[in-house]
Amino acid sequence: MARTLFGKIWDAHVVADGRPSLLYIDRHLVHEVTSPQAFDGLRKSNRGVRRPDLTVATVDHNIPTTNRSLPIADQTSLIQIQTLERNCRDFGIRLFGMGSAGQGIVHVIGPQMGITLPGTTIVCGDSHTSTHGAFGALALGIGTSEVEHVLASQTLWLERPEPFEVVVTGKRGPTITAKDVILSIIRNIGTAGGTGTVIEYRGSGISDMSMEQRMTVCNMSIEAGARAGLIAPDEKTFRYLRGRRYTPEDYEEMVDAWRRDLTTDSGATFAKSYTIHTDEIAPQVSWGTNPAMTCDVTQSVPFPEDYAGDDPGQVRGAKKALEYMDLRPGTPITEIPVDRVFIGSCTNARLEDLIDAARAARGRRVAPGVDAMVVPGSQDVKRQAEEMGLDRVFRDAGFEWRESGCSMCLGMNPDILEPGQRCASTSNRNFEGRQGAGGRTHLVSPVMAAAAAVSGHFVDVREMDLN
Ligand SMILES: CC(C)[C@H](C(=O)O)[C@@H](O)C(=O)O
Ligand code: SF4
Repeated sequence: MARTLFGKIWDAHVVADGRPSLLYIDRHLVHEVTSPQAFDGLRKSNRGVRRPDLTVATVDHNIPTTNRSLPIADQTSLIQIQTLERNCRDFGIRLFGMGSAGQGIVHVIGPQMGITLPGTTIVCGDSHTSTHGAFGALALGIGTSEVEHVLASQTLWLERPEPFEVVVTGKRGPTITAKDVILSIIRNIGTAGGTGTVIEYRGSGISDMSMEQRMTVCNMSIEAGARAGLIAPDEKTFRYLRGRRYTPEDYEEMVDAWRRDLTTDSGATFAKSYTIHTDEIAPQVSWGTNPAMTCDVTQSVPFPEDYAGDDPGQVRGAKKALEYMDLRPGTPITEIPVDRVFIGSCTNARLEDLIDAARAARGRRVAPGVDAMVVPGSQDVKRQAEEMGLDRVFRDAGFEWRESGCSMCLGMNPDILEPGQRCASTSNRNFEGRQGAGGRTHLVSPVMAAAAAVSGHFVDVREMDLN
C-alpha cells in the first residue's frame, strides 16, 4: 500500500501498536527548563538513563548572552544551569554547557552537529523540536513526564497523528524569506489548522529552499497546532549533513537507503491538503498576539470585524489583541514605530538569517531611540558569522552582538522587553508577555527586522536598497 513519509517513519519505529502506540526514539535532546523534574523522577525510582549515548544536552533558555566569563547574576538561571550540569554528570550525558564551543539553542546545534538524521525519531522537552523535521526526521516536542519516560526507556507513548500535506508552489520574490512563507501558511490555516497532524511540506517552493530555510518552516509548524513538520530529504539534505561532527561513519550507505526509502509514495493519501502559491507573497508582519494574526507589510492594522468575519469569539480575540498591542485599526503597518529589535531564536538565528539581516544593516545606523540586538543561534553560528565579518557590520550599525542562546525569544534570562515596549522580532511567538511582561512583539523575517531597526518603524524591504 502507498504510504506517506510520515507513515513510513512511524511504522519503522513502532514497538507496540495500539492507541496510543509505543515508539522507539533514536535521539533525545535535553535542555535546562524541562529536564530537572525528569531527572529527579529517575532518582526517586532508582533508575538510570537507558541510552546516554543517544541523549545530548545543552543550556540555551536561561543562559546569559552577555560576557560568559562573568558569574551568572540571575539566580533562577544559575540554578537551572547548575542543575543540568549536575544531572548530566550524574547520569553520564554529553552536555554542551556554558563554556563549550558547541553550546547553542538545542534546535540549532542538533542539525549543525549531524545529530539530527533523516528517517529518525527525535524528541526534546520543547515544542520547537519540529525544526528537525526539515531533515526528514519525525521530531516531536514532549512534556517533562515524557522526558522522564524517554530517559528511562528510550521510548514514547503517542497517539498516531494524521498526515497533512502543505504544498508550496511558485517562485518567491528575492526578499521574500521562508519566514514569510510559514507566517502566510499559518495566517491562512490558523493556529489550530494542523491540530492532530504531522505536516509534510512539499512542492517546488520547498525543494527551492536551503536547509536553513526549511528549518524555519518546520520550526513554526507547532504554531499551526501541528504535532510536527516534515520535509522529505533530498540531495541538499545529504550534502548539509556530510562531514559534520557526529555524522555516522557509514553515512554514504545510509544516504543510499534514505534516497530509496524516505519519500511519500505516489498515490499515498493525506488526511488534509492545503496549497500555497508563493509568487505573490509580501513580507509579513504580525499585528496581534498569535502568529496567525499577521498581514502584509503593505496593509494596515485590520478592523476586528474585517479580520474575523462573523465569528464573535474571533472578533473579541482580535479586539483584545489590538488593545494589548496598543494598535489602532487602519494604521498602515509601515507607520508602526519600534523600540526594540531582536534578531535571534531557533526560528531565525542561523548563518543565512544573519547574512540576510546584514543586507539591511550594512552601511546604515540603527535609528535613534531603537535598541537592537543580534543573538546568534549557537557558538558555531557566531564564529562563522565573525569569520565573515558580520559582527562588524552589525556593530558598526549600532546593533549589540551577543553570545548564543534563546535570549529575548521568551525572556527567561535578563534579555526582556520593558512593559509597553514594541519589538520587531525574528522569533516565533507573539503571545502576551512572551518577551517580558507588557511587551509587544511583532514577528518578522531577519531582513525585515534589520530594516525596522535602521528605519525606526516597519518598512517594505522590497523598496529598500539592500547590500
Ligand atoms: C521552555 C520550553 C518548554 C518552551 C517550549 O516548549 O517551546 C520554549 O522553548 C518556548 O519556545 O516557549
Ligand atoms: S529560541 Fe525560543 S522558541 Fe526556540 S527553543 Fe528557545 S525559547 Fe523556544
